[in-house]
Amino acid sequence: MSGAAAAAARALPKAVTFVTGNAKKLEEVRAILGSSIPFQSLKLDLPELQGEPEDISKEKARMAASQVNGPVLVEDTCLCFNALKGLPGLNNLLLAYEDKSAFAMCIFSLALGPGEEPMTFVGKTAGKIVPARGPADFGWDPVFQPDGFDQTYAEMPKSVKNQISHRGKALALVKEHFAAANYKVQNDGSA
Ligand SMILES: O=P(O)(O)OP(=O)(O)OP(=O)(O)OC[C@H]1O[C@@H](n2cnc3c(O)ncnc32)[C@H](O)[C@@H]1O
Ligand SMILES: [Mg+2]
Repeated sequence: MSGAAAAAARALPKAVTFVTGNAKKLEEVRAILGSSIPFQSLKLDLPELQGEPEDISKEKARMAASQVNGPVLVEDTCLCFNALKGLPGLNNLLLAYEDKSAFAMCIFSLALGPGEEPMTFVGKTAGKIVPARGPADFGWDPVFQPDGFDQTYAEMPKSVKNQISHRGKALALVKEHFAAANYKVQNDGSA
């Protein structure tokens, strides 16, 4: 690629902080990002907001960016049921419906700092709700079977889930954005 085609580097005061209180999410984000985007993680108690998923995510990013005083990435995930017109719901509620189709949706928001408008990145994976199969160590993984697979998220190897998951798809967009934006971290945040 020629130098002229590359985007001007935007300086970030420190490395991106991925804000989450969920250790399993963090594990997957680490596995998916590898060394592609350097980040640190931080558990912050942010309120669980109500509203449209993208708005909730952006608001979460704004709050996190002002608390961290630097660039942050936040993530929200839901399992949405088509029988409930895409609303997240409880698995038992679905017993009453014939339509067991669902989609897993993941929204990342990136705020480069306090007062900066967050950018959102959405990944969706379609599937269906099934009786639980596989290890029950991460949320609704045992009851979600993605289309085209005969295993639930919980039954499949992590590497397969990460390749096809809502989270994997959303993070692919985040990675693309980072590659195009060419951010440069001024200070690695270790101080
Ligand atoms: O601190 P944050 O990042 O907000 O973490 P959280 O645990 O509150 O996470 P969410 O609100 O985004 O997730 C809602 C629920 O969905 C579960 N969940 C999230 N991602 C999942 C995945 O990939 N597979 C199964 N369950 C998942 C998670 O454990 C929560 O119980
Ligand atoms: Mg949450």
